[in-house]
Amino acid sequence: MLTVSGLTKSYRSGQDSVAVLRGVDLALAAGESVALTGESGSGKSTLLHLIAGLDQPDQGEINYGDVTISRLTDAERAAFRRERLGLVFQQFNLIPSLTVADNLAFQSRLAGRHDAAWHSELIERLGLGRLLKRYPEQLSGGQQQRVAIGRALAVKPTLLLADEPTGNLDEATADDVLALANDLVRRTGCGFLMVTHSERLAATLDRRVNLHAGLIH
Ligand SMILES: Nc1ncnc2c1ncn2[C@@H]1O[C@H](COP(=O)(O)OP(=O)(O)OP(=O)(O)O)[C@@H](O)[C@H]1O
Repeated sequence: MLTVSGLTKSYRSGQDSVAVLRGVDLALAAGESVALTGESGSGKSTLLHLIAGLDQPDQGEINYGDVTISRLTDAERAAFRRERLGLVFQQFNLIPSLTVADNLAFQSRLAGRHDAAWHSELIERLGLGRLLKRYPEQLSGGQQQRVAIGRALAVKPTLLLADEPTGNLDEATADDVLALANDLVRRTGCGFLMVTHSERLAATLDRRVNLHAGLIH
């Protein structure tokens, strides 16, 4: 479903170039959940951004089935992301002028894939019922995180990409949220790639890969 091959990425820092990814290979099957671990600064967020098509690699390819991300135009890439990917990044990127209810439904409506029953289930299971009329600035960090997760799941994505999605949540809520994501994976056969520093959460996924010195081990 997702195949990443030979991915390299360097950043310029003054005169120097710092190689963050040095030839990353990774494959994810449909319905598979994978934890991505690695020390701080090892390039986990960089890899997720590349997989989401938000940034371009120096070398290497990212394929979703027969779609090669680098061969899409910017507009095609944006449409692909909107329709096929669920993204939960460290900045939640909620839309400040929209209520929680509209933030949750925005992407699925744009993609023409709004499912009222699934939407209600997400609200219930993420405990967002009493927050629907609020605006993002009126929410705590953990509440914003739950909305960001709900929005990503609402489209029933082909691949859910999450960068420490439960970082602001207490243990019990984190467990509930992961159970919900794992449920989606089981029910829809989507892939799930999650960056986490938590051994406990990594152990709830099918497999774990570690990013070290620019390579996946
Ligand atoms: N836009 C950028 N310009 C220059 N350097 C960058 C940029 N983005 C990331 N880096 C550098 O690339 C390296 C990898 O960063 P990245 O955020 O991918 O790591 P990470 O594994 O996600 O870290 P953390 O666990 O702390 O979130 C770091 O050394 C970082 O400073």
